[in-house]
Amino acid sequence: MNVSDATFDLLEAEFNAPSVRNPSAALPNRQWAEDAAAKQRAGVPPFPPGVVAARPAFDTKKMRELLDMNNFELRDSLYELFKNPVFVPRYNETLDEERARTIQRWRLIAKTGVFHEALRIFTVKGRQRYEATLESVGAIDHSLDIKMGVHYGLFGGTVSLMGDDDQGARWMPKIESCEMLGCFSMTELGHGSNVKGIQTTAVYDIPSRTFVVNTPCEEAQKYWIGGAFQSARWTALFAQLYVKGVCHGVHPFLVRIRNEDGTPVKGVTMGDCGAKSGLNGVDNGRIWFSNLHVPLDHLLRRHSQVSVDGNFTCNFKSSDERFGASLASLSGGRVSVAAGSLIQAKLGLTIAIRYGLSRKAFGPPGEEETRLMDYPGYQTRLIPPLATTFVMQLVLNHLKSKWQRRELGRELHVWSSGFKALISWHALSTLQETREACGGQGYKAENRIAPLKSTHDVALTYEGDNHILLQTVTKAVLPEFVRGFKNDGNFEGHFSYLNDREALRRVDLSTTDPRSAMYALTVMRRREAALFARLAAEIQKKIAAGMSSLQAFNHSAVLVEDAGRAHVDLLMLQLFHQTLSDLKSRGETELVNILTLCGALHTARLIDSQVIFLRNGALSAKDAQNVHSNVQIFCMQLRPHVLHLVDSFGYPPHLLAPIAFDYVSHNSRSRL
Ligand SMILES: Cc1cc2nc3c(=O)[nH]c(=O)nc-3n(C[C@H](O)[C@H](O)[C@H](O)COP(=O)(O)OP(=O)(O)OC[C@H]3O[C@@H](n4cnc5c(N)ncnc54)[C@H](O)[C@@H]3O)c2cc1C
Repeated sequence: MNVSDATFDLLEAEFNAPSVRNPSAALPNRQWAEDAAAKQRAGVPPFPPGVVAARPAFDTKKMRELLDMNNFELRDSLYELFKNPVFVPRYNETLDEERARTIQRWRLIAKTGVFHEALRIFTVKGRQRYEATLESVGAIDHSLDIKMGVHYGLFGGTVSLMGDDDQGARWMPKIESCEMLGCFSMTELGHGSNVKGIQTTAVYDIPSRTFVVNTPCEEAQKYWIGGAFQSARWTALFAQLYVKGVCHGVHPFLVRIRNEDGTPVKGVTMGDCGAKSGLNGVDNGRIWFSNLHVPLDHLLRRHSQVSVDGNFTCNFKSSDERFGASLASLSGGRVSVAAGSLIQAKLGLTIAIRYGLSRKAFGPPGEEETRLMDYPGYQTRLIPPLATTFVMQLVLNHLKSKWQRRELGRELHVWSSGFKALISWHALSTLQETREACGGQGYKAENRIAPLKSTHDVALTYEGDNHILLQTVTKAVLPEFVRGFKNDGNFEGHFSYLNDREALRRVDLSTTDPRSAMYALTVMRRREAALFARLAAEIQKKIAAGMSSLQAFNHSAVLVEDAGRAHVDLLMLQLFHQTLSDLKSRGETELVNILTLCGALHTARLIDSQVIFLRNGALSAKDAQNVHSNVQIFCMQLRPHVLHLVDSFGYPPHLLAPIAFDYVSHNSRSRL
């Protein structure tokens, strides 16, 4: 099986919560899931009560395959595994219980052998298998996929991408089997977003051929490190590298922090970050270093090397370039966060839409009450986020493929930063809306949405704070715009649409099909072009007034973020329409029709919710009025398809919640 049983035996002894050892004891009432499964076995679709669904207008299986991309059988087999009582969601557990249960669940997943050679052998297939596993796990226990993602993805990913081939070959098999259990130590109490400012030092000591690692002040303690408080034996440590008195900037090291028996090694102190508002199955910790000696060959040396006698060499001309390359290789964390965010959104939408289809409230006197989903106001709360979720999933699939192919360039950095920000924000607002759309039931833990929301929340912060990520996007893209501007308005690459500004201006939106790529890309390009032009002018003005280019950029922060958002919205719609035309060329008319409607609603809602489009002349007030009406029209057109759309996410009943099925029977007195 290639899983280190010894590691998990030790961990289960350390993460000792006696109540966790008997998973069948005090199991919550799951009759609703068994009833739904029985219906399914009998060939009756487990629709919410009273819902008679028409034949779907598209093949839900094909749609699921389009969304999930690969490893369908693996995903289904993991969903089957989640029927095991160990995986049944529990709420209001103690910190010790949640942490112990996460370890217990991890062991069961690892024992299936899914991670065997998934990370070590750099094949696209291996990476797809790894990601499919994490995504499936994220549907049942977000703490677990984060805990595993920190070990395999952040720790393992750093060793494999920032270590050289020899280092990868030496350590990756042990990381896959969990023989070397690790964490990822970048953030410090004093520096999170500003990674370059971290203060932990690693000073090369020629006589001992070791790096001496120290935490020079309290602000330099490593903070929030997932797995550091209890489970990790090793860490991928980021520290300022000093050789012969010269600081060469932030570098990664493989560092042992605990002995195999779980005791800290000499020179390392660790503490708990304590209870969080979610993700309590992860033991986030703090780390202090005091004259810890790390062997020379534990510097992860793909990009920089230090010789025995203290000569520093680097594959890049500047430390900025090297730092950029290091961060690009960490894009995988952002890809995972974006994928995890959409899973939480899809679960919330599935549960709420199924509830909205069966729950009734008010109605004409003397007649049956009306289903919530038949109120236009209710539709405009749930159907736009559903449409956006489809658009974003298809867009994210482009990013996932790029990452799986290891195209580690600037584009990956921009896409992963921008998509992670917009997708995680979308998921949080969707979870809030779906929570409210289920009324009081939405607040009940067993109905999953409220706990999903609190565990998802931190996705806006870790793997890069969303606001900082949008700044990063603009920082990477602005020079391309300025180059074209300075080149007499001859633009290349992304901005080449500006070479025919007249054509962009000429498009008459009032006569353009609002579902077309032409409509969406015209509005998005007009906004992007206006914002980048204003930003470039503002920065130039500030520099002329005596500011440095960095100061000028920082003092234009609001515009910087607006421009980043405009760029990412446009990129997303370009990629989405690319998918649509691929599907068209494959003759997938049914999928194209329904997804075109999703894209139209996503675009209309996006434009309708932001005055910035009007402010920047992307459309006229009259066009804006049409957009507003279109939101309602597209919602009504999608209304008959919502059940099949959420069904195509592929979540079986036991991953959903009582309110997605027969919530009256579930709450009956006989089931007390
Ligand atoms: C649950 C959890 C798990 C984590 N796991 C890990 C882990 O395993 N390993 C690890 O290394 N780290 C981890 N982190 C740390 C995480 O990556 C950081 O919290 C994140 O990078 C943000 O840093 P910070 O908390 O210091 O916020 P700060 O950088 O202090 O930011 C605070 C606020 O200031 C704003 N801000 C900052 N700079 C600017 C600016 N220039 N302009 C405008 N606004 C600005 C930000 O937008 C943000 O809203 C984790 C964090 C959490 C909460």
